[in-house]
Amino acid sequence: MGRSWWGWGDEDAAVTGEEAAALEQRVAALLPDADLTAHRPPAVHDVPLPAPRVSAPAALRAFVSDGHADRVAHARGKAFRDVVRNLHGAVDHAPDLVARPRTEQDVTDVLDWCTGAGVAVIPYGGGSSVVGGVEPRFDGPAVCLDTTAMNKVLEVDATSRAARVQAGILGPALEDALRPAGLTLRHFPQSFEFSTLGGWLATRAGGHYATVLTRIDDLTESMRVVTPAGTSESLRVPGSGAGPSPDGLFLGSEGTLGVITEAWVRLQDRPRYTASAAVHFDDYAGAVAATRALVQSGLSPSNCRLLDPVEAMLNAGTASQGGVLVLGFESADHPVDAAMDRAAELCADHGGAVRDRRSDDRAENSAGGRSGPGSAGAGGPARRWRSSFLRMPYQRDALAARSMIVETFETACTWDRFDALRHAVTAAAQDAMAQEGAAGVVSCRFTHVYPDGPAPYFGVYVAGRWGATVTQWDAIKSAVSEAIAREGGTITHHHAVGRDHRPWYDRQRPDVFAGAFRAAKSALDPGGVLNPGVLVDSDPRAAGRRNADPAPSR
Ligand SMILES: Cc1cc2nc3c(=O)[nH]c(=O)nc-3n(C[C@H](O)[C@H](O)[C@H](O)COP(=O)(O)OP(=O)(O)OC[C@H]3O[C@@H](n4cnc5c(N)ncnc54)[C@H](O)[C@@H]3O)c2cc1C
Repeated sequence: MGRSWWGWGDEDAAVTGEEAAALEQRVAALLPDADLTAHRPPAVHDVPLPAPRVSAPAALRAFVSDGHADRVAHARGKAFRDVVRNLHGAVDHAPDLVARPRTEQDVTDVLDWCTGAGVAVIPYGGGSSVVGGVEPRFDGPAVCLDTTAMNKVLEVDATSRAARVQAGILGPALEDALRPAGLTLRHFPQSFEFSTLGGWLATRAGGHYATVLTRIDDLTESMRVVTPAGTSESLRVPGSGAGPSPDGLFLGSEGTLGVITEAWVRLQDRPRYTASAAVHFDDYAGAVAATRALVQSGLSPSNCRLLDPVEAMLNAGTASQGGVLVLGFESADHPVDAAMDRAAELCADHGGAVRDRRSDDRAENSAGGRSGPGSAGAGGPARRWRSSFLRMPYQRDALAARSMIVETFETACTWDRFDALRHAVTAAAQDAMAQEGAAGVVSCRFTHVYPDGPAPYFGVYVAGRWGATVTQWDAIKSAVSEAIAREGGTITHHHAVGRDHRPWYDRQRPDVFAGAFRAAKSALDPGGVLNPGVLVDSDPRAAGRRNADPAPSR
Protein backbone atom coordinates (compact mmCIF):
# COMPACT_ATOMS: atom_id res chain seq x y z
CA MET A 1 0.00 0.00 0.00
CA GLY A 2 1.24 3.49 -0.81
CA ARG A 3 -0.07 6.71 -2.22
CA SER A 4 -3.42 6.42 -3.97
CA TRP A 5 -3.03 6.98 -7.72
CA TRP A 6 -6.64 8.11 -8.12
CA GLY A 7 -7.63 9.83 -4.90
CA TRP A 8 -6.39 11.56 -1.80
CA GLY A 9 -3.49 10.44 0.39
CA ASP A 10 -2.51 6.92 1.35
CA GLU A 11 -4.44 3.93 0.10
CA ASP A 12 -4.54 2.32 3.53
CA ALA A 13 -6.17 5.43 5.03
CA ALA A 14 -9.13 5.20 2.61
CA VAL A 15 -12.65 5.10 4.05
CA THR A 16 -13.86 1.52 4.49
CA GLY A 17 -16.01 -0.63 6.77
CA GLU A 18 -17.82 1.11 9.60
CA GLU A 19 -16.70 4.56 8.55
CA ALA A 20 -18.13 4.01 5.07
CA ALA A 21 -21.39 2.64 6.48
CA ALA A 22 -21.73 5.61 8.86
CA LEU A 23 -21.06 8.01 6.00
CA GLU A 24 -23.71 6.36 3.83
CA GLN A 25 -26.20 6.57 6.70
CA ARG A 26 -25.54 10.28 7.19
CA VAL A 27 -25.98 10.98 3.48
CA ALA A 28 -29.13 8.87 3.24
CA ALA A 29 -30.65 10.85 6.15
CA LEU A 30 -29.85 14.13 4.38
CA LEU A 31 -30.56 13.09 0.77
CA PRO A 32 -32.84 10.02 0.87
CA ASP A 33 -32.96 9.60 -2.94
CA ALA A 34 -29.18 9.42 -3.39
CA ASP A 35 -27.94 6.30 -5.20
CA LEU A 36 -25.00 5.29 -3.03
CA THR A 37 -23.80 2.28 -5.02
CA ALA A 38 -20.01 2.17 -4.53
CA HIS A 39 -17.89 2.22 -7.71
CA ARG A 40 -14.26 1.11 -7.83
CA PRO A 41 -11.39 2.74 -9.75
CA PRO A 42 -9.51 0.58 -12.26
CA ALA A 43 -6.04 -0.66 -11.36
CA VAL A 44 -3.46 1.90 -12.44
CA HIS A 45 -2.01 -0.46 -15.05
CA ASP A 46 -5.43 -0.85 -16.70
CA VAL A 47 -5.76 2.88 -17.41
CA PRO A 48 -5.19 3.33 -21.16
CA LEU A 49 -2.49 5.84 -22.20
CA PRO A 50 -0.94 6.67 -25.55
CA ALA A 51 2.79 5.99 -25.86
CA PRO A 52 5.08 8.89 -24.87
CA ARG A 53 5.63 11.31 -27.76
CA VAL A 54 9.17 12.21 -26.71
CA SER A 55 12.04 10.44 -25.03
CA ALA A 56 14.58 12.02 -22.72
CA PRO A 57 18.09 12.67 -24.00
CA ALA A 58 20.70 10.32 -22.56
CA ALA A 59 22.04 12.97 -20.17
CA LEU A 60 18.68 13.19 -18.36
CA ARG A 61 17.70 9.53 -18.28
CA ALA A 62 19.04 8.92 -14.75
CA PHE A 63 16.17 10.93 -13.27
CA VAL A 64 13.47 10.82 -15.95
CA SER A 65 10.79 8.13 -16.15
CA ASP A 66 8.32 7.18 -18.87
CA GLY A 67 6.73 4.48 -16.68
CA HIS A 68 2.99 3.98 -17.13
CA ALA A 69 2.10 4.26 -13.41
CA ASP A 70 4.27 7.35 -13.00
CA ARG A 71 2.58 9.08 -15.93
CA VAL A 72 -0.93 8.22 -14.76
CA ALA A 73 -0.26 9.29 -11.17
CA HIS A 74 1.11 12.66 -12.35
CA ALA A 75 -1.67 13.35 -14.86
CA ARG A 76 -3.83 15.61 -12.73
CA GLY A 77 -4.42 17.12 -9.30
CA LYS A 78 -6.81 16.15 -6.51
CA ALA A 79 -9.99 18.14 -7.08
CA PHE A 80 -13.35 16.35 -7.05
CA ARG A 81 -13.44 16.42 -10.88
CA ASP A 82 -9.94 14.86 -10.97
CA VAL A 83 -10.92 12.07 -8.60
CA VAL A 84 -14.11 11.25 -10.51
CA ARG A 85 -12.38 11.18 -13.88
CA ASN A 86 -9.79 8.84 -12.34
CA LEU A 87 -12.56 6.62 -10.96
CA HIS A 88 -13.82 6.28 -14.53
CA GLY A 89 -10.29 5.43 -15.70
CA ALA A 90 -10.40 8.34 -18.17
CA VAL A 91 -6.99 10.02 -18.33
CA ASP A 92 -7.13 12.19 -21.47
CA HIS A 93 -3.95 14.15 -20.84
CA ALA A 94 -0.93 12.59 -19.17
CA PRO A 95 2.64 13.86 -19.16
CA ASP A 96 4.88 12.02 -21.60
CA LEU A 97 7.70 11.92 -19.07
CA VAL A 98 8.13 12.46 -15.34
CA ALA A 99 11.43 14.08 -14.30
CA ARG A 100 12.59 13.98 -10.68
CA PRO A 101 15.55 16.38 -10.54
CA ARG A 102 17.91 15.86 -7.63
CA THR A 103 19.74 19.17 -7.93
CA GLU A 104 19.26 22.65 -9.36
CA GLN A 105 21.54 21.67 -12.21
CA ASP A 106 19.08 18.87 -13.08
CA VAL A 107 16.27 21.47 -13.12
CA THR A 108 18.29 23.71 -15.44
CA ASP A 109 19.05 20.76 -17.72
CA VAL A 110 15.35 19.84 -18.00
CA LEU A 111 14.38 23.46 -18.74
CA ASP A 112 17.16 23.80 -21.35
CA TRP A 113 16.16 20.60 -23.15
CA CYS A 114 12.44 21.39 -23.04
CA THR A 115 12.96 24.96 -24.28
CA GLY A 116 15.12 23.73 -27.15
CA ALA A 117 12.78 20.88 -28.08
CA GLY A 118 9.51 22.83 -27.63
CA VAL A 119 8.28 20.48 -24.89
CA ALA A 120 6.04 21.87 -22.15
CA VAL A 121 7.17 21.61 -18.51
CA ILE A 122 4.77 21.36 -15.61
CA PRO A 123 6.38 22.00 -12.21
CA TYR A 124 4.81 19.56 -9.74
CA GLY A 125 5.08 19.38 -5.94
CA GLY A 126 2.57 17.19 -4.12
CA GLY A 127 0.09 17.28 -7.00
CA SER A 128 -2.68 18.46 -4.66
CA SER A 129 -3.84 21.24 -7.00
CA VAL A 130 -7.62 21.63 -7.07
CA VAL A 131 -7.70 24.00 -10.05
CA GLY A 132 -6.25 21.93 -12.90
CA GLY A 133 -2.82 23.45 -12.20
CA VAL A 134 -0.78 20.32 -12.97
CA GLU A 135 -2.83 18.75 -15.76
CA PRO A 136 -1.23 18.93 -19.24
CA ARG A 137 -4.53 19.97 -20.79
CA PHE A 138 -3.09 21.04 -24.16
CA ASP A 139 -1.83 19.53 -27.39
CA GLY A 140 1.83 18.64 -27.63
CA PRO A 141 4.26 16.77 -25.42
CA ALA A 142 4.80 17.56 -21.75
CA VAL A 143 7.28 16.76 -19.00
CA CYS A 144 6.07 16.74 -15.40
CA LEU A 145 8.91 18.14 -13.26
CA ASP A 146 8.33 16.53 -9.86
CA THR A 147 10.36 18.41 -7.22
CA THR A 148 9.97 15.95 -4.36
CA ALA A 149 13.53 14.59 -4.57
CA MET A 150 14.73 18.07 -3.51
CA ASN A 151 13.34 17.81 -0.01
CA LYS A 152 15.83 18.91 2.65
CA VAL A 153 15.99 21.61 5.30
CA LEU A 154 19.44 22.97 4.39
CA GLU A 155 20.06 25.52 7.16
CA VAL A 156 18.36 26.80 10.30
CA ASP A 157 19.13 30.31 11.55
CA ALA A 158 17.77 30.03 15.08
CA THR A 159 18.78 33.63 15.89
CA SER A 160 16.65 35.15 13.17
CA ARG A 161 14.20 32.23 13.37
CA ALA A 162 14.37 31.29 9.71
CA ALA A 163 15.28 28.23 7.64
CA ARG A 164 16.54 27.60 4.13
CA VAL A 165 14.43 24.80 2.73
CA GLN A 166 14.27 22.94 -0.58
CA ALA A 167 10.99 23.36 -2.39
CA GLY A 168 10.06 19.69 -2.76
CA ILE A 169 9.73 18.99 0.97
CA LEU A 170 6.31 17.78 2.14
CA GLY A 171 4.67 19.37 5.19
CA PRO A 172 5.32 16.63 7.78
CA ALA A 173 9.02 16.24 6.83
CA LEU A 174 9.50 20.00 7.15
CA GLU A 175 7.93 20.11 10.61
CA ASP A 176 9.88 17.00 11.70
CA ALA A 177 13.14 18.70 10.72
CA LEU A 178 12.28 21.91 12.63
CA ARG A 179 10.88 20.26 15.77
CA PRO A 180 14.23 19.46 17.48
CA ALA A 181 14.99 23.21 17.52
CA GLY A 182 11.55 23.92 19.06
CA LEU A 183 10.60 25.79 15.89
CA THR A 184 7.72 25.51 13.44
CA LEU A 185 6.72 27.06 10.12
CA ARG A 186 3.17 26.94 11.49
CA HIS A 187 1.70 26.63 8.00
CA PHE A 188 -0.93 23.92 7.96
CA PRO A 189 -3.12 23.83 4.86
CA GLN A 190 -5.62 20.99 4.94
CA SER A 191 -3.43 19.33 2.29
CA PHE A 192 -0.37 19.66 4.61
CA GLU A 193 0.58 15.95 4.51
CA PHE A 194 0.69 15.70 0.72
CA SER A 195 1.72 19.15 -0.51
CA THR A 196 5.11 20.84 -0.73
CA LEU A 197 6.72 24.12 0.25
CA GLY A 198 7.26 24.89 -3.47
CA GLY A 199 3.59 24.23 -4.22
CA TRP A 200 2.52 26.47 -1.32
CA LEU A 201 4.72 29.30 -2.61
CA ALA A 202 3.65 28.83 -6.22
CA THR A 203 -0.06 28.98 -5.25
CA ARG A 204 0.13 31.46 -2.35
CA ALA A 205 -1.42 28.82 -0.14
CA GLY A 206 -3.47 29.61 2.96
CA GLY A 207 -2.68 27.75 6.17
CA HIS A 208 -5.00 26.70 8.95
CA TYR A 209 -4.59 29.82 11.05
CA ALA A 210 -7.34 32.35 10.68
CA THR A 211 -5.76 35.73 11.30
CA VAL A 212 -2.47 37.63 10.93
CA LEU A 213 -0.02 35.13 9.32
CA THR A 214 -2.61 33.40 7.18
CA ARG A 215 -0.71 32.70 3.98
CA ILE A 216 2.68 31.38 2.98
CA ASP A 217 3.47 34.87 1.57
CA ASP A 218 3.67 36.16 5.15
CA LEU A 219 6.20 33.47 6.04
CA THR A 220 8.53 34.00 3.07
CA GLU A 221 11.85 35.78 3.58
CA SER A 222 13.42 35.07 0.18
CA MET A 223 13.11 32.71 -2.78
CA ARG A 224 15.35 31.02 -5.29
CA VAL A 225 13.82 30.30 -8.68
CA VAL A 226 15.35 28.59 -11.72
CA THR A 227 13.90 29.97 -14.95
CA PRO A 228 14.78 29.20 -18.57
CA ALA A 229 16.46 32.66 -18.62
CA GLY A 230 18.58 32.09 -15.50
CA THR A 231 18.30 31.87 -11.72
CA SER A 232 16.75 34.54 -9.51
CA GLU A 233 17.51 34.74 -5.79
CA SER A 234 16.08 37.52 -3.65
CA LEU A 235 17.93 39.18 -0.78
CA ARG A 236 17.24 37.67 2.62
CA VAL A 237 15.96 40.58 4.74
CA PRO A 238 13.03 41.05 7.12
CA GLY A 239 11.57 43.74 4.89
CA SER A 240 12.63 45.84 1.94
CA GLY A 241 11.39 48.96 0.20
CA ALA A 242 13.72 48.49 -2.75
CA GLY A 243 11.21 48.65 -5.59
CA PRO A 244 8.73 45.96 -6.53
CA SER A 245 9.51 42.71 -4.74
CA PRO A 246 11.01 39.83 -6.77
CA ASP A 247 9.20 37.47 -4.38
CA GLY A 248 5.96 39.25 -5.26
CA LEU A 249 6.49 38.17 -8.88
CA PHE A 250 7.17 34.52 -8.12
CA LEU A 251 4.70 34.00 -5.24
CA GLY A 252 1.55 32.71 -6.92
CA SER A 253 3.27 32.24 -10.29
CA GLU A 254 1.89 28.66 -10.45
CA GLY A 255 4.79 27.20 -12.38
CA THR A 256 4.49 29.67 -15.27
CA LEU A 257 7.69 31.67 -14.69
CA GLY A 258 10.18 29.22 -13.27
CA VAL A 259 10.79 26.37 -10.85
CA ILE A 260 11.07 27.44 -7.23
CA THR A 261 13.94 25.40 -5.84
CA GLU A 262 14.54 26.90 -2.38
CA ALA A 263 13.20 29.48 0.02
CA TRP A 264 14.18 31.05 3.31
CA VAL A 265 11.05 30.84 5.45
CA ARG A 266 10.17 32.63 8.69
CA LEU A 267 9.72 30.34 11.69
CA GLN A 268 8.08 30.62 15.06
CA ASP A 269 8.56 29.07 18.48
CA ARG A 270 6.22 26.18 18.95
CA PRO A 271 3.15 27.28 20.91
CA ARG A 272 2.92 26.36 24.57
CA TYR A 273 -0.27 28.06 25.78
CA THR A 274 -3.54 27.36 24.03
CA ALA A 275 -7.19 28.09 24.62
CA SER A 276 -10.16 27.00 22.54
CA ALA A 277 -13.91 27.36 22.65
CA ALA A 278 -16.99 26.75 20.56
CA VAL A 279 -19.37 29.71 20.60
CA HIS A 280 -22.99 28.96 19.67
CA PHE A 281 -25.33 31.52 18.12
CA ASP A 282 -29.10 31.54 17.57
CA ASP A 283 -28.80 33.96 14.72
CA TYR A 284 -26.29 33.82 11.82
CA ALA A 285 -26.23 37.62 11.40
CA GLY A 286 -25.18 37.90 15.07
CA ALA A 287 -22.49 35.27 14.51
CA VAL A 288 -21.09 37.22 11.54
CA ALA A 289 -21.16 40.47 13.53
CA ALA A 290 -19.34 38.80 16.45
CA THR A 291 -16.67 37.43 14.11
CA ARG A 292 -16.16 40.86 12.59
CA ALA A 293 -15.96 42.50 16.01
CA LEU A 294 -13.38 39.94 17.07
CA VAL A 295 -11.13 40.35 14.07
CA GLN A 296 -11.39 44.13 14.29
CA SER A 297 -10.59 44.12 18.02
CA GLY A 298 -6.87 43.42 17.62
CA LEU A 299 -7.15 40.15 19.58
CA SER A 300 -5.87 38.06 16.63
CA PRO A 301 -7.30 34.60 17.39
CA SER A 302 -5.30 31.80 15.79
CA ASN A 303 -8.53 30.03 14.92
CA CYS A 304 -11.70 31.91 14.09
CA ARG A 305 -13.82 29.65 11.89
CA LEU A 306 -17.45 30.53 11.72
CA LEU A 307 -19.41 27.44 10.66
CA ASP A 308 -22.90 28.13 9.37
CA PRO A 309 -25.66 25.80 10.66
CA VAL A 310 -25.25 23.37 7.71
CA GLU A 311 -21.48 23.17 8.15
CA ALA A 312 -21.83 22.82 11.95
CA MET A 313 -24.24 19.91 11.49
CA LEU A 314 -22.37 18.12 8.70
CA ASN A 315 -18.82 18.52 9.89
CA ALA A 316 -18.96 19.21 13.62
CA GLY A 317 -22.00 17.07 14.42
CA THR A 318 -23.65 20.00 16.23
CA ALA A 319 -27.16 21.36 15.83
CA SER A 320 -27.14 25.13 15.98
CA GLN A 321 -29.65 27.64 14.69
CA GLY A 322 -27.24 30.45 13.92
CA GLY A 323 -23.90 28.67 13.56
CA VAL A 324 -20.85 27.89 15.68
CA LEU A 325 -17.69 29.93 15.93
CA VAL A 326 -14.68 27.67 16.50
CA LEU A 327 -12.29 29.92 18.35
CA GLY A 328 -8.68 29.43 19.41
CA PHE A 329 -5.76 31.40 20.82
CA GLU A 330 -2.18 30.26 21.20
CA SER A 331 1.20 31.61 22.22
CA ALA A 332 4.69 30.35 22.86
CA ASP A 333 5.23 33.17 25.33
CA HIS A 334 2.25 33.94 27.51
CA PRO A 335 -1.06 32.48 28.70
CA VAL A 336 -3.96 33.31 26.41
CA ASP A 337 -6.90 33.02 28.79
CA ALA A 338 -7.30 36.79 29.06
CA ALA A 339 -7.65 37.02 25.27
CA MET A 340 -10.26 34.25 25.33
CA ASP A 341 -12.14 36.06 28.15
CA ARG A 342 -12.35 39.22 26.08
CA ALA A 343 -13.32 37.26 22.94
CA ALA A 344 -16.15 35.62 24.92
CA GLU A 345 -17.39 39.08 25.97
CA LEU A 346 -17.36 40.30 22.38
CA CYS A 347 -19.30 37.22 21.26
CA ALA A 348 -21.81 37.64 24.12
CA ASP A 349 -22.46 41.19 22.88
CA HIS A 350 -23.81 39.57 19.70
CA GLY A 351 -25.72 36.73 21.35
CA GLY A 352 -22.94 34.13 21.41
CA ALA A 353 -22.85 31.50 24.18
CA VAL A 354 -19.47 29.91 24.91
CA ARG A 355 -19.43 26.14 25.27
CA ASP A 356 -16.64 23.60 25.49
CA ARG A 357 -14.00 26.08 26.59
CA ARG A 358 -10.57 24.58 27.26
CA SER A 359 -7.10 25.86 27.90
CA ASP A 360 -3.76 24.15 28.10
CA ASP A 361 -0.23 25.13 29.08
CA ARG A 362 1.35 21.70 28.81
CA ALA A 363 3.51 22.51 25.82
CA GLU A 364 1.70 19.86 23.79
CA ASN A 365 2.98 21.43 20.62
CA SER A 366 6.50 22.19 21.82
CA ALA A 367 9.66 20.35 20.71
CA GLY A 368 8.88 16.66 20.55
CA GLY A 369 5.14 17.22 20.52
CA ARG A 370 2.90 16.53 17.59
CA SER A 371 1.89 19.24 15.24
CA GLY A 372 -0.86 19.93 12.81
CA PRO A 373 -3.81 22.16 12.34
CA GLY A 374 -5.12 23.36 15.70
CA SER A 375 -3.75 20.33 17.44
CA ALA A 376 -3.83 21.50 21.04
CA GLY A 377 -6.49 22.19 23.55
CA ALA A 378 -9.67 21.81 21.53
CA GLY A 379 -12.69 19.92 22.86
CA GLY A 380 -16.32 19.20 21.93
CA PRO A 381 -17.45 20.52 18.53
CA ALA A 382 -14.04 22.16 18.00
CA ARG A 383 -12.32 18.77 18.38
CA ARG A 384 -14.93 16.98 16.27
CA TRP A 385 -14.62 19.61 13.58
CA ARG A 386 -10.82 19.29 13.58
CA SER A 387 -10.79 15.51 13.22
CA SER A 388 -13.40 15.67 10.50
CA PHE A 389 -11.28 18.40 8.78
CA LEU A 390 -8.45 15.89 8.43
CA ARG A 391 -10.71 13.03 7.26
CA MET A 392 -12.69 15.22 4.84
CA PRO A 393 -10.60 14.52 1.70
CA TYR A 394 -10.79 10.75 2.26
CA GLN A 395 -14.54 10.96 2.85
CA ARG A 396 -14.96 13.12 -0.23
CA ASP A 397 -13.37 10.35 -2.31
CA ALA A 398 -15.62 7.69 -0.79
CA LEU A 399 -18.66 9.83 -1.58
CA ALA A 400 -17.40 10.64 -5.09
CA ALA A 401 -17.29 6.89 -5.72
CA ARG A 402 -20.95 6.78 -4.61
CA SER A 403 -22.17 9.35 -7.18
CA MET A 404 -22.13 12.22 -4.71
CA ILE A 405 -20.86 15.64 -5.76
CA VAL A 406 -18.78 16.81 -2.80
CA GLU A 407 -16.63 19.81 -3.53
CA THR A 408 -15.63 23.17 -2.11
CA PHE A 409 -14.95 26.63 -3.51
CA GLU A 410 -13.71 29.74 -1.81
CA THR A 411 -13.38 33.48 -2.16
CA ALA A 412 -12.78 36.64 -0.11
CA CYS A 413 -14.79 39.85 0.00
CA THR A 414 -15.12 42.92 2.15
CA TRP A 415 -17.50 42.76 5.13
CA ASP A 416 -19.95 45.19 3.53
CA ARG A 417 -20.47 42.74 0.64
CA PHE A 418 -20.54 39.45 2.50
CA ASP A 419 -24.29 39.05 3.09
CA ALA A 420 -25.15 39.75 -0.55
CA LEU A 421 -22.36 37.48 -1.77
CA ARG A 422 -23.40 34.56 0.43
CA HIS A 423 -27.02 34.84 -0.65
CA ALA A 424 -26.12 35.15 -4.34
CA VAL A 425 -23.68 32.24 -4.25
CA THR A 426 -26.05 29.95 -2.37
CA ALA A 427 -28.93 30.82 -4.71
CA ALA A 428 -26.73 30.27 -7.79
CA ALA A 429 -25.66 26.85 -6.47
CA GLN A 430 -29.27 25.85 -5.68
CA ASP A 431 -30.49 27.02 -9.11
CA ALA A 432 -27.73 25.12 -10.88
CA MET A 433 -28.54 21.99 -8.88
CA ALA A 434 -32.21 22.32 -9.82
CA GLN A 435 -31.30 22.69 -13.49
CA GLU A 436 -29.16 19.57 -13.20
CA GLY A 437 -32.08 17.76 -11.56
CA ALA A 438 -29.96 17.12 -8.48
CA ALA A 439 -30.79 17.63 -4.80
CA GLY A 440 -28.21 18.93 -2.38
CA VAL A 441 -27.13 21.39 0.29
CA VAL A 442 -24.64 24.25 0.41
CA SER A 443 -22.60 25.08 3.50
CA CYS A 444 -20.37 28.02 4.35
CA ARG A 445 -17.52 28.55 6.78
CA PHE A 446 -14.87 31.22 7.16
CA THR A 447 -11.37 29.86 6.69
CA HIS A 448 -9.62 33.18 7.26
CA VAL A 449 -10.83 36.51 8.58
CA TYR A 450 -9.31 39.95 8.13
CA PRO A 451 -10.25 43.30 9.66
CA ASP A 452 -11.76 44.31 6.32
CA GLY A 453 -13.47 41.06 5.36
CA PRO A 454 -13.80 37.27 5.55
CA ALA A 455 -12.64 34.47 3.26
CA PRO A 456 -15.84 32.41 2.93
CA TYR A 457 -15.40 28.77 1.95
CA PHE A 458 -18.42 26.96 0.58
CA GLY A 459 -19.12 23.23 0.44
CA VAL A 460 -21.64 21.49 -1.79
CA TYR A 461 -23.08 18.06 -1.07
CA VAL A 462 -25.23 16.90 -3.95
CA ALA A 463 -26.77 13.57 -4.94
CA GLY A 464 -25.40 13.23 -8.49
CA ARG A 465 -25.86 10.81 -11.35
CA TRP A 466 -23.08 8.28 -11.95
CA GLY A 467 -21.34 9.12 -15.21
CA ALA A 468 -22.54 12.73 -15.11
CA THR A 469 -21.20 14.08 -11.81
CA VAL A 470 -18.30 15.97 -13.44
CA THR A 471 -20.54 17.82 -15.90
CA GLN A 472 -23.06 18.44 -13.11
CA TRP A 473 -20.31 19.88 -10.89
CA ASP A 474 -18.89 21.99 -13.74
CA ALA A 475 -22.33 23.56 -14.22
CA ILE A 476 -22.63 24.35 -10.49
CA LYS A 477 -19.07 25.68 -10.33
CA SER A 478 -19.59 27.92 -13.35
CA ALA A 479 -22.78 29.36 -11.82
CA VAL A 480 -21.21 30.07 -8.43
CA SER A 481 -18.10 31.56 -10.03
CA GLU A 482 -20.30 33.97 -11.98
CA ALA A 483 -22.09 34.91 -8.74
CA ILE A 484 -18.79 35.49 -6.94
CA ALA A 485 -17.53 37.72 -9.75
CA ARG A 486 -20.81 39.65 -9.86
CA GLU A 487 -20.76 40.26 -6.11
CA GLY A 488 -17.18 41.57 -6.03
CA GLY A 489 -15.40 38.54 -4.56
CA THR A 490 -12.08 37.17 -5.81
CA ILE A 491 -12.22 34.01 -7.89
CA THR A 492 -9.85 32.48 -5.34
CA HIS A 493 -8.52 33.41 -1.92
CA HIS A 494 -6.03 30.53 -1.70
CA HIS A 495 -6.85 27.65 -4.08
CA ALA A 496 -5.05 29.44 -6.97
CA VAL A 497 -6.08 30.01 -10.58
CA GLY A 498 -4.74 27.03 -12.50
CA ARG A 499 -6.64 26.21 -15.68
CA ASP A 500 -10.10 25.99 -14.14
CA HIS A 501 -10.36 29.58 -12.86
CA ARG A 502 -8.88 31.20 -15.98
CA PRO A 503 -12.09 32.68 -17.45
CA TRP A 504 -12.89 34.53 -14.20
CA TYR A 505 -9.27 35.42 -13.41
CA ASP A 506 -8.87 36.94 -16.87
CA ARG A 507 -11.84 39.21 -16.14
CA GLN A 508 -10.69 40.05 -12.60
CA ARG A 509 -7.13 41.20 -13.34
CA PRO A 510 -6.53 44.61 -14.95
CA ASP A 511 -5.63 44.48 -18.66
CA VAL A 512 -2.43 46.49 -18.24
CA PHE A 513 -1.32 44.09 -15.54
CA ALA A 514 -2.04 41.15 -17.88
CA GLY A 515 0.20 42.79 -20.48
CA ALA A 516 3.01 43.35 -17.95
CA PHE A 517 2.70 39.78 -16.71
CA ARG A 518 2.83 38.44 -20.28
CA ALA A 519 5.98 40.51 -20.87
CA ALA A 520 7.56 39.08 -17.71
CA LYS A 521 6.70 35.58 -18.91
CA SER A 522 8.29 36.25 -22.30
CA ALA A 523 11.47 37.47 -20.58
CA LEU A 524 11.73 34.52 -18.18
CA ASP A 525 10.28 31.76 -20.37
CA PRO A 526 10.97 32.86 -23.96
CA GLY A 527 10.03 29.44 -25.35
CA GLY A 528 6.66 29.55 -23.58
CA VAL A 529 7.22 26.04 -22.23
CA LEU A 530 6.28 26.58 -18.58
CA ASN A 531 2.79 25.36 -17.60
CA PRO A 532 0.90 26.52 -20.74
CA GLY A 533 -2.69 27.59 -20.16
CA VAL A 534 -2.16 28.57 -16.50
CA LEU A 535 -2.55 32.24 -15.43
CA VAL A 536 -1.57 33.78 -18.76
CA ASP A 537 -1.15 32.77 -22.37
CA SER A 538 2.37 33.03 -23.72
CA ASP A 539 3.31 35.26 -26.58
CA PRO A 540 1.55 33.47 -29.49
CA ARG A 541 4.86 33.24 -31.38
CA ALA A 542 6.26 31.11 -28.56
CA ALA A 543 3.14 29.10 -27.82
CA GLY A 544 1.74 28.70 -31.34
CA ARG A 545 2.77 25.10 -31.59
CA ARG A 546 0.81 24.06 -28.53
CA ASN A 547 -2.79 25.30 -28.80
CA ALA A 548 -3.36 25.64 -25.05
CA ASP A 549 -6.98 25.33 -23.95
CA PRO A 550 -7.77 26.86 -20.57
CA ALA A 551 -11.32 25.50 -20.35
CA PRO A 552 -11.85 22.35 -18.31
CA SER A 553 -12.19 19.27 -20.49
CA ARG A 554 -15.19 17.28 -19.43
C1 LIG B 1 -7.86 17.93 0.20
C2 LIG B 1 -7.21 19.22 -0.17
C3 LIG B 1 -7.09 20.23 0.78
C4 LIG B 1 -6.50 21.44 0.43
N1 LIG B 1 -6.37 22.39 1.40
C5 LIG B 1 -5.78 23.57 1.10
C6 LIG B 1 -5.61 24.58 2.10
O1 LIG B 1 -5.96 24.39 3.26
N2 LIG B 1 -5.02 25.74 1.73
C7 LIG B 1 -4.59 25.95 0.45
O2 LIG B 1 -4.06 27.01 0.18
N3 LIG B 1 -4.75 25.02 -0.51
C8 LIG B 1 -5.31 23.84 -0.23
N4 LIG B 1 -5.44 22.88 -1.19
C9 LIG B 1 -4.92 23.12 -2.54
C10 LIG B 1 -3.43 22.66 -2.70
O3 LIG B 1 -3.10 21.74 -1.69
C11 LIG B 1 -2.53 23.87 -2.63
O4 LIG B 1 -2.70 24.63 -3.80
C12 LIG B 1 -1.03 23.53 -2.46
O5 LIG B 1 -0.35 24.72 -2.20
C13 LIG B 1 -0.44 22.83 -3.65
O6 LIG B 1 0.83 22.30 -3.27
P1 LIG B 1 1.46 21.08 -4.07
O7 LIG B 1 2.83 20.88 -3.55
O8 LIG B 1 0.56 19.91 -4.00
O9 LIG B 1 1.52 21.68 -5.52
P2 LIG B 1 1.03 21.05 -6.90
O10 LIG B 1 -0.39 20.68 -6.81
O11 LIG B 1 1.99 20.02 -7.32
O12 LIG B 1 1.18 22.33 -7.85
C14 LIG B 1 0.34 23.44 -7.70
C15 LIG B 1 0.79 24.55 -8.65
O13 LIG B 1 2.07 25.02 -8.24
C16 LIG B 1 3.04 24.79 -9.26
N5 LIG B 1 4.26 24.34 -8.58
C17 LIG B 1 4.38 23.31 -7.71
N6 LIG B 1 5.64 23.25 -7.25
C18 LIG B 1 6.33 24.26 -7.83
C19 LIG B 1 7.67 24.72 -7.77
N7 LIG B 1 8.59 24.14 -6.98
N8 LIG B 1 8.02 25.78 -8.52
C20 LIG B 1 7.12 26.39 -9.32
N9 LIG B 1 5.84 26.00 -9.41
C21 LIG B 1 5.45 24.96 -8.69
C22 LIG B 1 2.42 23.78 -10.18
O14 LIG B 1 2.90 23.91 -11.50
C23 LIG B 1 0.95 24.10 -10.08
O15 LIG B 1 0.61 25.18 -10.91
C24 LIG B 1 -6.03 21.65 -0.88
C25 LIG B 1 -6.15 20.62 -1.83
C26 LIG B 1 -6.73 19.42 -1.48
C27 LIG B 1 -6.84 18.34 -2.51
